[in-house]
Amino acid sequence: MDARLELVTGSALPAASTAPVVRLRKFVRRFGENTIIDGLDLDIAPGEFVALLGRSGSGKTTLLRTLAGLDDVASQDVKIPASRAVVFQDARLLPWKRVWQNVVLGLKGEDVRRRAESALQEVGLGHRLDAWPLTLSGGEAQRTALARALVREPKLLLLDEPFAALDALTRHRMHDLVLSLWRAHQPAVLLVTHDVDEAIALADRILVLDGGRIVAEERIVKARGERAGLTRSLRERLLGQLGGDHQDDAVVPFGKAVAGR
Ligand SMILES: Nc1ncnc2c1ncn2[C@@H]1O[C@H](COP(=O)(O)OP(=O)(O)OP(=O)(O)O)[C@@H](O)[C@H]1O
Repeated sequence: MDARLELVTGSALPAASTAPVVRLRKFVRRFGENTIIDGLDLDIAPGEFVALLGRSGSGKTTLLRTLAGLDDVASQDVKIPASRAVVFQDARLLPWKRVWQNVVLGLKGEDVRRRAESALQEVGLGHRLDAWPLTLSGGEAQRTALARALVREPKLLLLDEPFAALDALTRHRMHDLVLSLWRAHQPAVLLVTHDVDEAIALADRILVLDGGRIVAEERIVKARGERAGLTRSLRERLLGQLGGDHQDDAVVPFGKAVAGR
């Protein structure tokens, strides 16, 4: 194993001593008789960038919805910040509102246009303030969705496969943009993705969700610009943890997944 890759076993808790922005303990989510999340512990530290991998149906979106406050979790030990924002795979812009109006939707005050302008400039769309959403490219629409999230200065930014529908070059540019926005605003980020390389390129910590639990966790201490050499070994390990051929019975027991690889 690469000496600068720290393998973390145990529950998904960051090493930082600061109070986490997200804290779940023994979290359970059932749909009818199906237990989708089964006693999950998760902490996310302020400003931490966490990627969540897992095969289709493993419960990633279910977990993200919980953190977004979209599910009723009143009876459970769940702490999420009041200030949070979500970016989905599709930008979800209102076509009858101009781009800047979409960015500040629901916000009040005399300076909302100025705030929208500043956020749109940050994502490289300062020239499309008055455009209609339907005239935007896919990448531009996602930039607008990012601006809409960031204008609220969230403590927690939830990204649900926001780049999955974009072509490779646009996706690469969006990675750079997300990293620069993350550095500038320092929200904690939870990125749900199917893309192992994307997780490695962006995250401080990568979690693999399977069978309703976090089955593997990798902390990457290498600077983002120096990760190219890491990709092969870590990628193979994560793909192994994801079940490789994505067979349904390929659940990897927690903590065992990386031993000896
Ligand atoms: N509202 C619901 N009612 C019933 N079952 C649901 C509901 N929402 C999700 N599920 C089920 O929970 C499981 C996990 O779904 P979820 O969307 O969280 O998975 P996922 O890991 O995000 O999948 P994908 O990567 O394909 O988006 C699936 O079997 C899904 O059918």
